[in-house]
Amino acid sequence: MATRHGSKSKKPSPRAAASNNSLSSPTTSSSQQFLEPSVGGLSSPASSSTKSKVLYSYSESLSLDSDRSKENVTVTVRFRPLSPREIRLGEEIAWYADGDTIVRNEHNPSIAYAYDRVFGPTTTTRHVYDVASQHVVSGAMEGINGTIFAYGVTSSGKTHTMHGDQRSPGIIPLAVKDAFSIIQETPSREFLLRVSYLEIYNEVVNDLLNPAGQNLRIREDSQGTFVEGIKEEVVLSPAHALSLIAAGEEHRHVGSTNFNLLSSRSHTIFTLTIESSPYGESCEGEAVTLSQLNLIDLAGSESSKAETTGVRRKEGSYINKSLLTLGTVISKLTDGRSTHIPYRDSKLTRLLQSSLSGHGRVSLICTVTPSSSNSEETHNTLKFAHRAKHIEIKASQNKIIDEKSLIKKYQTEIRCLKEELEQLRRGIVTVPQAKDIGGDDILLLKQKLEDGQVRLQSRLEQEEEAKAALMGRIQRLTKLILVSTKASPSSRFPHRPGPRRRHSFGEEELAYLPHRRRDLILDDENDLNDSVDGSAENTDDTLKEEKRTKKNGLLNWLKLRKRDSGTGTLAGSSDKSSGMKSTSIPSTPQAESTNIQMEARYLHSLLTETAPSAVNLSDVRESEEVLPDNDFLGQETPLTSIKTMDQIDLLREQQKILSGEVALHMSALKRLSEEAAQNPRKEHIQAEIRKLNEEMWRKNEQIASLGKQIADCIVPSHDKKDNFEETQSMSELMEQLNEKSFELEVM
Ligand SMILES: Nc1ncnc2c1ncn2[C@@H]1O[C@H](COP(=O)(O)OP(=O)(O)OP(=O)(O)O)[C@@H](O)[C@H]1O
Repeated sequence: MATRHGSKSKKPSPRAAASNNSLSSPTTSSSQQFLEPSVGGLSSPASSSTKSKVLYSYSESLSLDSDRSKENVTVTVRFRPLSPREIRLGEEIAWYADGDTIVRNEHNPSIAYAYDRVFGPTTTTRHVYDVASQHVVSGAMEGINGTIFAYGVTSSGKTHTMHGDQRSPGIIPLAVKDAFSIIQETPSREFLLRVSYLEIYNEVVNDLLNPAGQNLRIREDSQGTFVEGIKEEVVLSPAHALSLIAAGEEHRHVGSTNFNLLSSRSHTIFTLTIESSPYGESCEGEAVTLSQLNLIDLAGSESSKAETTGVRRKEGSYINKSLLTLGTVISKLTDGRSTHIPYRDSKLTRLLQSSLSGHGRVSLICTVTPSSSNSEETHNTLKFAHRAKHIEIKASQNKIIDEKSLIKKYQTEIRCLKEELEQLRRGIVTVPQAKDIGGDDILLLKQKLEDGQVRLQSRLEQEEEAKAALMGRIQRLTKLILVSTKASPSSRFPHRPGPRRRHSFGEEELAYLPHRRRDLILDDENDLNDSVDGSAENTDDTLKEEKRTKKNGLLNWLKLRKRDSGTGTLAGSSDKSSGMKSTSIPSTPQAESTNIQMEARYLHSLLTETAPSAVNLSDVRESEEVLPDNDFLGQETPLTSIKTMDQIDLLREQQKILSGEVALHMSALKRLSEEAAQNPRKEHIQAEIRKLNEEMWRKNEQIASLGKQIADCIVPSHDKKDNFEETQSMSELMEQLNEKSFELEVM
């Protein structure tokens, strides 16, 4: 099955060109141009949202005239805060959000750009979603294609914005959740949702839901571009959809760069295909709407400052080239002069062709860092965003003919099966009429009757079986079609939007995300690395990796594993979870719904079995008593309690400090003993020796007690054994030390 990426391109409109010409964009940092904050003709996200609320009811959206459906791409800019690393390096603010719509240069206040909305570093992703994405998602649920993508240089916050973490879920989980909420709030329609997830890595399209789907071809037909052979899964719940993303993320290419330990090395496109039709018996034969919502996490462009080599450099050049093509396409779309738009120059622009050429709503979220070290890159992003603002789109609802619609196919199949079932029922109760039987020979008749009874019995049994099979299939197909629990077949009232939906996520839904912001995790990482630099030989790599794993959450755990196993080619991933997952995903829509539900649960359990959700971790963290047992630690090293590990580190540190002090005392004692030997009558030397000895005894006691605490912290395991041995040798050392001190004192 193929995910279709919309219909064919149209030429840039003169209006877009005019609007662009009236606002020539600043080209270099030396340009002293100020762009008016309230640029005429630009539709703000607020207005888009209002429009989308009006559009919310189907009857109203259908009455839209063609002019009203014209919109511009919604362009927003999101600042991330300075990262702990940037703060540590003393970097300054180079760009900032001046109010809600303007980005200004700190050093040259006359350089400023206006956008639909500018989000400061403290804005939550949920707010970004409400302003910049919700109207695209609700539009897609109404049959209007939608594309949301995050664009920015590496480490500017694209993945944070699109995926987020468990504390602050990103646009993708929020959109998925919203889509299901909209279904629940739209009792007058029934829906069928399916997802696909692909990545473009080094200009190769890979199916993230199907490890066998490598190097897929992009094809084109009268309807637009599509990826040939990509796997699509019918989804039944937000948790189900998110578990598929989790499975897909495992195959995504990530790697460590100078700027981001977990840098996305590929562009990903998560596509939600939405079909809907009016719900109810009387609505049969009505048109089906089909739309696609593309949620895109682009790889970040890399500056020439990035000191990359080998694989990273190759990846970086592919990333930069495709983003450059994206920039060129957008420039040409908006300059009003170009007759040829080079969509074909990159896989990314080919797949985005339909969205960029104006078929459907588009929201571009440009992520930037305020930091001075990235000032030039930020400026380039701002110029790109400014150009993109002038792309004009025409958001119209897609109606499709029956045979293209999966929901229609299912509906028709359900209807046919029901008819068949009815016939079967009627067939079973049909009794042969007496007049049909010839009445010559009574014996023959009797024989016939007996034969007939046997045949009837066996037919009855067969038909019962067929009936059960039909019922099962009807049920399974019906389950794939999502209907609001508020729906009743007679409900034909147009839906009125209720108050704003606020989504809360269940634990399993976000299990695939890191439990907290990556920069905080990575800052710890840096601290870890800093200490590694100082004492490389003493570092326990396993412990470090374990700590990192626990802090990064599942998604990053998977990414780190991938990074560590090279570039993460699929063939190379032979681990238990990926292997099982990849083979077990049913290729829906034909798959049975029960399988899908089980699959979702299975995937989730696999995910939570192989690596902890943050909740598991924090549970362990909260309770000192909850220590992992032998097997737990032995098999699942990453699951060890963070607190325990931190505590052990702390205790070891204290031990080291005390041992250092004891060593100092020892050398002082040696010096004093020599002095005492030369001046046996000097009382104060003796007093000092006594004092030092007491001090050493006290410290030794403390060291021994710390050793005991370390041993207590660790359950019986190889770790415990190590620590126990360590403590034992420490105690032995202390004993020897004491003996030596005593000998010295005697001397
Ligand atoms: N708005 C934000 N608030 C707080 N932290 C953020 C924000 N945006 C990004 N970060 C943090 O900044 C770091 C880099 O973000 P992220 O990984 O999302 O960048 P990226 O643009 O996706 O990078 P790449 O292109 O290399 O994949 C992460 O540690 C993330 O947690």
